[in-house]
Amino acid sequence: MPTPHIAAPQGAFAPTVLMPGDPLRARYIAETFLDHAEQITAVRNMYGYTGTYRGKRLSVMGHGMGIPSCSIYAKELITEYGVQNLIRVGSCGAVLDDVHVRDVVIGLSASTDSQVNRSRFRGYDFAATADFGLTQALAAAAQAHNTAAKVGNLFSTDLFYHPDAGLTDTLRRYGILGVEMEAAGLFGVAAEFGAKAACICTVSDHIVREEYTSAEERQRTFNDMIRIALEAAAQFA
Ligand SMILES: O=P(O)(O)O[C@H]1O[C@H](CO)[C@@H](O)[C@H]1O
Ligand SMILES: O=c1cc[nH]c(=O)[nH]1
Repeated sequence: MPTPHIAAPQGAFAPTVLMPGDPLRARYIAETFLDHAEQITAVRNMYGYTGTYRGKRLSVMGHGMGIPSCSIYAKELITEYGVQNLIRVGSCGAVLDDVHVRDVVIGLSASTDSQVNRSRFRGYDFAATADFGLTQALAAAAQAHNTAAKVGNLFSTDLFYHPDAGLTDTLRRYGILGVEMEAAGLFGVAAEFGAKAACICTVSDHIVREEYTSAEERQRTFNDMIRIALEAAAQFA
């Protein structure tokens, strides 16, 4: 059944879905990396595709920016389309000295300033955690790809332009690998509805050093991350 936000027929999604924030990145992944890719939904231009990678059926769909948007798509994919594995392939900002632009980081867990997990967890602190198997597969695929991906805690913020001037120092002190806007919510949705989720990000900017990647560099390094995510995802197809 189509949902308010996804217009695909039943069975259109593979059990494993790669999810970038940007729907155009979803299109790029489908057109560049998948064989036999077919567009299966485009409600609000949030494109979704299913195709094959090394003969394994996989889907890719954008989730938009921020936890509320990502949560809608993740929930509907799980409960209405039977999706079991959701792998966010995103970008993030770095705050640590030993994390650099173009690095790949994998979220073992995600801290957040969002209230969504408290809303679903009776007001208590839910430890938003990635699925171990998916995360292990991402880490192994990175190693096989000769990419030294760090694995650890992300920070998922509701505010890209954050008013808390002291936040960056705290994130540094607590060893946060990357600042992005969805992982904690995605891990919460997966836990609530019995699915598995993981998150891999390419560092697009360094918040402290004020370093940024060019669009062309982002494309090239995102390709590494996408290849790693596809190799991992194919094991769960
Ligand atoms: O590149 P994506 O996957 O969208 O991820 C990051 O970029 C967006 C902010 O610019 C947020 O969605 C954040 O999580
Ligand atoms: O959410 C994001 C994504 C990239 N860079 C940031 O600083 N924040």
